[in-house]
Amino acid sequence: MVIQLQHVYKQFHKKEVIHDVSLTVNEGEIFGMLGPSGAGKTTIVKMIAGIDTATKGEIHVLGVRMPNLQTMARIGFMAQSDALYGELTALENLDFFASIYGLKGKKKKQRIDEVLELVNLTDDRKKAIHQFSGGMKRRLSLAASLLHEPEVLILDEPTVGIDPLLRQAIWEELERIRQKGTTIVVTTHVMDEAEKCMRLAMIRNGQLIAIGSPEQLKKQTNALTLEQAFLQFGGVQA
Ligand SMILES: Nc1ncnc2c1ncn2[C@@H]1O[C@H](COP(=O)(O)OP(=O)(O)OP(=O)(O)O)[C@@H](O)[C@H]1O
Repeated sequence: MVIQLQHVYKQFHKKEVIHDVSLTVNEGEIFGMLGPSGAGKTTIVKMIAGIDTATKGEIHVLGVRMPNLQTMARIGFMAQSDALYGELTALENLDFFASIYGLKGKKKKQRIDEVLELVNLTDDRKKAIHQFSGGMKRRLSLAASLLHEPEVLILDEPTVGIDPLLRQAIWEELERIRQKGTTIVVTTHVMDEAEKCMRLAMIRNGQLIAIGSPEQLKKQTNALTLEQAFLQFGGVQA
């Protein structure tokens, strides 16, 4: 397994927001975290990425206890809000992030070209970010998270504010990345996206209420849709 959470808890100022979450993510999987706003999805993926620490319990990524700097270099993280520099062009933004990841010279240039191509922004690479649409910014953020060819890719609501066509394109891209051997964790509150995940954790009030493939989760609850299954497991409207 690539990711393992064992009895993980998280408190913010004595308020418990994650309660006893244990789960594993396997190599080459697209693993979804589904739950309504405020359920704790972002908090969980930040702890997996090593950006935040658990109050109690253990998280291992690629066999190493998190947080760990060396392991963080093997993880790509795409946050909910885009961390891009508006005054800089797409190319300059990627150049900046590539340098942070330690890429240099020819290899850096080649990798930037590859990720730009991947998210279909090659023709827009010389435009400043403040001229970009929301969807273009999301795609550029995805490109930035892929620069260092991470073994684990963590995406926090990657398709929020993105139109259905582009959303489809991003999911196709994720599938391609997965086939190359990358393990992907993605948070969502959109049911049709959850359907595309190989396995899914349903989160409510900081707790894991169910885990399994979309098919298994529906079967267990005799539900026709994931939404019905989520409600059956004790969830609220996502
Ligand atoms: N830095 C923080 N300080 C205090 N409380 C926090 C902090 N970060 C998150 N929380 C709280 O933790 C809970 C879980 O938040 P989280 O952002 O993980 O949920 P989420 O499922 O990702 O929601 P969304 O889909 O809206 O992003 C919320 O009640 C939130 O207010």
